Amino acid sequence: MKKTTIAVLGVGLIGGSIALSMRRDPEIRVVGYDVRQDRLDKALTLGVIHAGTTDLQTAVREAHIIFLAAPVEQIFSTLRMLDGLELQSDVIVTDVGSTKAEIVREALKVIPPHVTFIGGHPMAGSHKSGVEAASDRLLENAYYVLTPSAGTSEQQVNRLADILSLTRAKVVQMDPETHDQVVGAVSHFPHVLASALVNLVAGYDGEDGWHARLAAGGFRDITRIASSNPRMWRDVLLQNREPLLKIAKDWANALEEVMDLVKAGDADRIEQFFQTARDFRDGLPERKAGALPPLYDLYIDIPDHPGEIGRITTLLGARQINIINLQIRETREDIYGALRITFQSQSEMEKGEELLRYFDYNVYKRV
Ligand SMILES: NC(=O)C1=CN([C@@H]2O[C@H](COP(=O)(O)OP(=O)(O)OC[C@H]3O[C@@H](n4cnc5c(N)ncnc54)[C@H](O)[C@@H]3O)[C@@H](O)[C@H]2O)C=CC1
Ligand SMILES: O=C(O)C(=O)Cc1ccc(O)cc1
Repeated sequence: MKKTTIAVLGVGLIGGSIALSMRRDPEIRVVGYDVRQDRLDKALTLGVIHAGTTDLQTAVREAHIIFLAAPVEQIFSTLRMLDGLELQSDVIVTDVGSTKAEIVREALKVIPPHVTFIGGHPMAGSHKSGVEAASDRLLENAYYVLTPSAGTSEQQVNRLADILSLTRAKVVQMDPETHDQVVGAVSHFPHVLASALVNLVAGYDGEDGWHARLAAGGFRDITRIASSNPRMWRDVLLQNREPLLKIAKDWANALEEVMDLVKAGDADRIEQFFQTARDFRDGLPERKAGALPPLYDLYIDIPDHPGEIGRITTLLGARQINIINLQIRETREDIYGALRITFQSQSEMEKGEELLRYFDYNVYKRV
């Protein structure tokens, strides 16, 4: 049987995760294209792609499905470059951009008529970027939105959905405008809020730094996504202007309504406000993986003396337990610092936890 060839244009977090999922099928060959050779080298070393090239024509010539997985701005430029290249006759071009209406509009303008374009957006990600953070499980159980246009052949949509089943995501369809409104509310606007809240608190944080030090679980939970890639979110905001402006207006009204209750000292309705939110939040469908990806982090209290971090990494290294990140956090600053270790997988994390406990470290799943 002839192999299916998939081209992934932009081998980063999302492109790399799709590539890894595709590789679950041994009959699929994944060709990566990136403007950075070092990203391709890394992807090859990590076994994310079968072959890599910085030449777009070479990447797409044999592809049956092309994923545009670069940052949003570059999805536009790549779309324009496809016109004039030699492509397979029944090729499907799809993208993974976080916004849909403008990308789909542009694609319909510039894509040659014999090529099927189907907009796409996997609703899962991470505040990390780059192929190093890619995982074949990133999209598992997450929604994957497709936005076919009126003229798109159903057979081609089914072909794409079939291939996407390798990601184990739940494929759904909607029109691009509905996507931008819904995702604006549940993903784009929350990123604005998280960053605005962090900036507000940073402004309050005077010389003594008490705001940063007292920032507790609630603040950390609600602002986790403020650590996302600034350039990516800049582009998302610029691409989803209208829906975001409307949501921001509704938000301002909602905040004012609550503050009016506070002003009036209306205890019952303030409680009702929290109750209503809690009911909806608690009713959200549970996700094992997806929009909030599994992070295999452990926090370890470390006594404040030299060599302690080296001892921990040596202990883990000696047992071949792979870690992908280390961070020192000063939350228990009197005697202890907290060391955050990110492991490569659930099982590595569990092995690490057992080992460190054995050596009498205090180990936590969260701070
Ligand atoms: N990060 C996230 O959580 C999610 C991101 N997305 C979308 O996925 C796309 C990619 O985002 P990430 O994977 O997070 O970014 P990333 O920064 O991890 O990867 C982007 C890759 O594209 C490459 N690239 C840059 N310009 C290029 C060009 N002109 N042609 C080909 N490759 C180019 C970069 O070298 C890099 O390897 C964006 O459009 C974003 O909106 C969608 C869902 C979630
Ligand atoms: O839940 C979120 O908003 C995330 O942090 C993950 C994410 C980021 C960007 C997307 O386009 C889709 C999902």
